[in-house]
Amino acid sequence: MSRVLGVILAGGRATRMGGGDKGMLPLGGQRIIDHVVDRLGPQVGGMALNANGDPARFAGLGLPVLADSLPDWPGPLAGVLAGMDWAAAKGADAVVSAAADTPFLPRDLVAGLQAAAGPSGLALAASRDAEGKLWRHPTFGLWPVALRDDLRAALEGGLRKVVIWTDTHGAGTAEFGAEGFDPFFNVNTPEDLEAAEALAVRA
Ligand SMILES: Nc1nc2c(ncn2[C@@H]2O[C@H](COP(=O)(O)OP(=O)(O)OP(=O)(O)O)[C@@H](O)[C@H]2O)c(=O)[nH]1
Repeated sequence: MSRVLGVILAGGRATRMGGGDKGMLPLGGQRIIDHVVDRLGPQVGGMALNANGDPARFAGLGLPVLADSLPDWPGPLAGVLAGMDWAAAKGADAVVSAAADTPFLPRDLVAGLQAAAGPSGLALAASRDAEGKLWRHPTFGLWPVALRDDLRAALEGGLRKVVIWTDTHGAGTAEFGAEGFDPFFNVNTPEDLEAAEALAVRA
């Protein structure tokens, strides 16, 4: 049976929130990242956090903190790569990524991604907007560790856009969410945080 670990992506700059760590903001009596840990944790065989800067600020979470190995804020794929390298060192087959600013992620994320995986073992999550259009969520994926050197080479070559790389490798798409509730609602701005408080009652 394949062994899957989880990486929570918190390596961004949160410019729309005015800086800091979005995941550490309070939501529904916890922090945003506590919701992420509660939902992802039971689905994987262990978790790490991808974050840049001083890891001491996350000490209370009890998770290993993985910094980007590439300079200049290369985007979420750098965090995915850090997670793949960590999972490979742990002897796992794949890592599932989840963004630290997305408190209502699906409780069946890993099973859904595994069921949708393409021939290379890659899959991205997706959900529909109010008009029924399907949107892929590049920070929620299943990433086989066997592809990590390919991803590293692509990033070192300047690739930044997730779906360009995943399309090249025939990633599957796993659809989540129903009845108008988007489990991938993420907190980018102070207004989003207010909206998330209202959603926390339903989620
Ligand atoms: N490791 C890593 N993760 C990143 C980087 N940029 C964004 N992310 C992560 O990718 C996810 C989506 O990020 P965005 O919301 O687009 O970017 P952000 O930096 O969090 O916020 P903005 O600066 O307001 O766009 C979040 O989980 C971020 O932590 C990066 O350069 N490195």
